[in-house]
Amino acid sequence: MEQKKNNKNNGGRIKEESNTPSEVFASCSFSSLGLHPTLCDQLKERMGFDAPTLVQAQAIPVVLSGRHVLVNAATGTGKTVAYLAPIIHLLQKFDQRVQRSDGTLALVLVPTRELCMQVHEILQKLLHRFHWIVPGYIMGGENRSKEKARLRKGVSILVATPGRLLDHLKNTASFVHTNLRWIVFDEADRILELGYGKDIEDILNFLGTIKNKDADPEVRMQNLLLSATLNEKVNQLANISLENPVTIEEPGKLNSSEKEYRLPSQLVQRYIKVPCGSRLVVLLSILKHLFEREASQKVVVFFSTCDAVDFHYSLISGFLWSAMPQSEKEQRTKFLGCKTLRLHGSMNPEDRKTTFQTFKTEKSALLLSTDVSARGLDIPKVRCIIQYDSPGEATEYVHRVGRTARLGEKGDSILFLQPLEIDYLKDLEKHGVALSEYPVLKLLSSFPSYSSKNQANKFVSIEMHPWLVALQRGLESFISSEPKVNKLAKDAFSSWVRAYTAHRGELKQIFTVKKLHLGHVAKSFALKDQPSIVNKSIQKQLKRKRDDKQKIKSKKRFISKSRVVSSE
Ligand SMILES: Nc1ncnc2c1ncn2[C@@H]1O[C@H](COP(=O)(O)OP(=O)(O)OP(=O)(O)O)[C@@H](O)[C@H]1O
Repeated sequence: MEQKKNNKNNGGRIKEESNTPSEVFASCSFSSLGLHPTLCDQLKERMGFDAPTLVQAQAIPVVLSGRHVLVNAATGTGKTVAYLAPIIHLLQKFDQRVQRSDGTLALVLVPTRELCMQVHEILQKLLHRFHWIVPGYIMGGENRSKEKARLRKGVSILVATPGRLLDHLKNTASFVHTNLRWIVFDEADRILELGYGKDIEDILNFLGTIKNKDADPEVRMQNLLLSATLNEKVNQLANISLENPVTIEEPGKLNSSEKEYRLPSQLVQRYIKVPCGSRLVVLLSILKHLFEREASQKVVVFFSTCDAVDFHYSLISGFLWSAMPQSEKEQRTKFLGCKTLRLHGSMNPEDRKTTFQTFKTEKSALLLSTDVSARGLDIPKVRCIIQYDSPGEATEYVHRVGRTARLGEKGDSILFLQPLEIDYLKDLEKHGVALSEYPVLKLLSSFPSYSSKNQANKFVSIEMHPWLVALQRGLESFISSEPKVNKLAKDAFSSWVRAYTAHRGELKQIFTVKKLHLGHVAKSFALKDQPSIVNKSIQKQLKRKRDDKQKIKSKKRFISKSRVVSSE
C-alpha cells in the first residue's frame, strides 16, 4: 500500500514495485551484438551475465561501429560493461596483436579512487582470457614510483583519476600514449564537479586533437562520455571531446520533465520531516528498526562532512543502551548490533580500500560516508540509502540514491529534512523527483517499552516522544562521559555549520544558517551546550541575525511605548 502511494506521488505515474526483467534486460544475447565469443563466455561464466541490459544492448553496437557516444542512463544500469566490452572486442581484433610496448590504447577517466578500483576489477575479469591486453590503474594517493614502473612496462587499458593522470603525463617520460585510441569519461559530471575541469582540458591538450574527422578510420580517436545526469558543464565537455556523437538514453521510462535525472523506477523514495534537535535520535531509531527488522542488509548513511562521519562512527561504535530503562539490572548492550564502517576522503588510501572491499563483501553492514561514495560505486545488495545531511544539488541526490535499487533490485531511500528545509522538496520536484513522507510516528511506536498506549497518547510532537527523550538523554550522558567522542562531537558540530553555509545558488534560500537554532544543532550532536563557532563568516551571519532580532524588539518596544503615550 505504502509502495503504491509512493509510486503515485512519484511524478504522477504509477510504477510497479520492482522492475521486471524486460525493463532491465534486453531480449537479445551478447553474441548477437557482435562481441567476440570468448568475451561473451567471460561475461556469462566469470561475471554471471546471461543477457545484456537495455543500455548495453544499445551502446555496444554503436561503440563497435567506431562512433563517439554519449550515454545518459540511470544509475545501476550496467554502463561500465557497455563501454569496456566493446573496447576489449576492438582491441583483441587488431591485426597486429596488442603489445605492452604499444603503451596505452584506451584510457578510462573516473572521478574517485573507489571507482577506479571498481572499474579495474571488472576489467581484469573481462580480460582474463585476453592476457596480451594489459589492464592497469593510476590514482591519487598511490605510490608514484610503482605506478611509473607499471606505465614503463606498458598498460593497454588504463583506468585513472584525472589529477594523477596529468601528473604522469607531465612527469613520466616512459609513459607511451601516442597510440591512444579511446578516451572514456565515466561519471563525467562528477569529474567536473570535483573541480577537475582544468585538468581535463590539460589532459586533452597533452593527448593531442580529439576531433580528427579526417584521420584514417583505422586510427581515429573514439571518445565515450557516460553519466546518469547531464548538465551544462557535461554538455560543454561533450562538445569539446565528442565528435558527432550518438546519444544513448534508456528507452521509454521517463517523461520529458525528467530528462536530466534518471532514477530506477522501482526505487521507493521518502523524506522524513524532523526538527533539528531530534535528528540524531530519529536517525538512530530508524537504523535500529531497519537492522532489527531484517538482520541481513546493507544501509548507507550520507553526511556532509568527514568530521560528521567520524563522530557518528565513534558514537555508534561505543554507545551502550538498555532496552528496559525501568530495570537497573538490565545489561546494557550496543545500541546498534550491526557491523559499522566509515568512508571519507580524509582517511588514508589503504583504509579507504579496505572499507570499500569489506562493505562490498559483508552480507549485513552499515556504511557512514561522505559523498565520496555517492558516485558510480557498485555495492551489491544495498537496501537503503539515508541522506541524513541534505545533498545540495538535485544531481547529488540522484547519485546518492543510485547506490540502491540497482539493476532492477528493490531499494529504499530516506531524505532527512528539517521543517524549515521542506522547500527542498520543490527543488527536487522541478527535476521530476517526487518523494512521499516517511511515517515517523508509526516507526517510533514500534519500540515496545516506550509505546504503551498511555504514553503514546500523551505526546503531541516528535520532540516529546518518550522513546526519543530517553534516547537523547542516554546519548548526552554518553558524550559527556567520553572526552574523545565529546571532542569529535564539537568538531563535527562546527564543520556541519560551516558546510551548511556552503549551499549554493537558490538552495541558499532554503538552507540558511541564519534560520538555524544552534542550540538544537548542538543537540543533534548529543551536546548539551552549544560549542563556540570559530568561523568568522558564520559569526557575521549570526550576528546579523541577532541584530535583526534586536531591531525588531526595539521597534516593538517603540510602538508599544508610543501607543501608551498616545492613549495617555
Ligand atoms: N548484463 C548484465 N547482467 C547482469 N548484471 C549486470 C549486467 N551488466 C551489469 N551488471 C551488474 O549491474 C550492476 C551495475 O552495473 P554498473 O556499475 O556498470 O552500473 P552503472 O550504470 O555504471 O551505475 P552508476 O551510474 O551508478 O555508475 C553491477 O553489479 C554489474 O555487475
